[in-house]
Amino acid sequence: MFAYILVLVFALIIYLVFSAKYAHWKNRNVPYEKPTFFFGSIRKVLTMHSNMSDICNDLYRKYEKYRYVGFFNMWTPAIVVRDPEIMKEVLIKQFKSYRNWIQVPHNVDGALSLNPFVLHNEEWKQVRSNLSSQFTSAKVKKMLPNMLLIGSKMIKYVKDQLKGSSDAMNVSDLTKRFTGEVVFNCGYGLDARSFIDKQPYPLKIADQICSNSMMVQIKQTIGVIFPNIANIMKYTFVGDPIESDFKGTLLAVLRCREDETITTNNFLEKINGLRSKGVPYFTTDDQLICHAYTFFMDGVETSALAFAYALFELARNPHVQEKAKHEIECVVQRHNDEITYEAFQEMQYVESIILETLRLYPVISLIGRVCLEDVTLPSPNFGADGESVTISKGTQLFMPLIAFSEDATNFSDPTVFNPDRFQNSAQSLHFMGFGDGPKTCLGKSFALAQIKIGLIAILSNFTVELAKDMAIPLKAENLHIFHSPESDILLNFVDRL
Ligand code: HEM
Repeated sequence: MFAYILVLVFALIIYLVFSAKYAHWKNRNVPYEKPTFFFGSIRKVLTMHSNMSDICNDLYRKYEKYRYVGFFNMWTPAIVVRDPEIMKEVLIKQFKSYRNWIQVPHNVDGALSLNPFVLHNEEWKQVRSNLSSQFTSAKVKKMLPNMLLIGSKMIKYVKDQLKGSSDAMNVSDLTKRFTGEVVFNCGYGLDARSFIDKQPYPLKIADQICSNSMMVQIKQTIGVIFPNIANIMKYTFVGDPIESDFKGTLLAVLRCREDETITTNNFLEKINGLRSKGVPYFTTDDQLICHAYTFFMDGVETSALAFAYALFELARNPHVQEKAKHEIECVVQRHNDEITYEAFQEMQYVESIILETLRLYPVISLIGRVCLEDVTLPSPNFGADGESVTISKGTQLFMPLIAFSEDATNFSDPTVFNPDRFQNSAQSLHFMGFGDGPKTCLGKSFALAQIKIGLIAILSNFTVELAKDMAIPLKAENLHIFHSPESDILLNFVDRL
């Protein structure tokens, strides 16, 4: 009897605690998505029927009358921001109050432990500023000749493939070979044989990082929702085998460079230079490997997806493809048939194609922040004067980029692929494909450069067309850390020469 009463009292306490927690937004007069007991608003994420990005995009679409809407990430109060002005406040103007991303279990995850995405406060500042100096426009300019060379290798590879078969080209595979080779070359000074081997090494690592095996998915879901539990369970976000295998390769490169004093002007070598100056967070082998891993993890799959989506949209929109080819031909002619850095910079339309692609297919589709102190937001009602709202420390804020891009109040004819909107238009100010503010994408110049070189190489040699069985529109993969298509993108490459 006593045990029975004890259980009842315990259940009542739990019920009251959760009820109090779930009254959070109601007490503040903020519109909110009604939570289910214990799971809050994210039950579908926990049962792997959805992901956090889809949940936030759906809330963005559903609460179209409001600047922001409340929900519960389990029992933590969270907000989906809809108003671009509030987004700018969060990402730029009030950065100090919201400077951290949502936590992931980086304490045990060697591969992630120094990635600026997950670092906080002083540690973030130090690492970010030293890494940023490796991705300036001047540094990217020096990488251009190597990127061009890899572009030529890609063209030879495609031509060889076309000789042997009339099948459509798997663009998802091709673009990953390209960005994997570029990152191995510019990052570590290595030739990864991406256009020779059947399953090149960078592709193997990228596939492991983005694996959608059930176990990896479970670990990643626990990692994002319960970072503290993941830390206790020693769950790594991306898996040990990759780490140790990859680590061995990179250590060998470091040792080789030290022994033979070969200089190849790559990222690993530059950060090794920071070690000799005793720069904090750049002093041990493990730290250097971590930074090299950041380059790979953030740089290969993201850019490959954007590159593949861009080719897909070019195949769907032949008039855009023709305009891009025309720009490339005119600029190259003006520069004596050479793609110099100046020529590369002049190709603004090709760059707009990449931005427009990322508007429609933001490969990192959710930006998140945590409130580091109590802050005040304007009334949730658009236009109305209503009362401002105090948002407590610890509240999570999410900015879902897919629904944001589909919203006609931000972009005219939002579903139309129109790179011209990035040519001197006010709409470009709403673009957030690389984030914004002090935590904006650190590799943006590098990413744009490699995708642009890839596009220039392909458009100079081929016309791309949709393959017969290519399903349109593309369906997104549900359980992938990046916004990626459910099935491979297949295109026909028609030789122009
Ligand atoms: C098309 C390719 C890419 C896209 C779409 C992309 C997008 C993004 C986005 C949306 C963010 C979050 C910004 C925020 O929270 O405000 C980010 C952060 C970051 N990106 Fe990229 N990225 C790309 C390529 C790269 C590359 C090549 C690197 C190479 C180093 C890189 C390194 C990073 C890092 C380190 C951060 C974290 C920055 C910080 O928190 O301080 N990214 N990226």
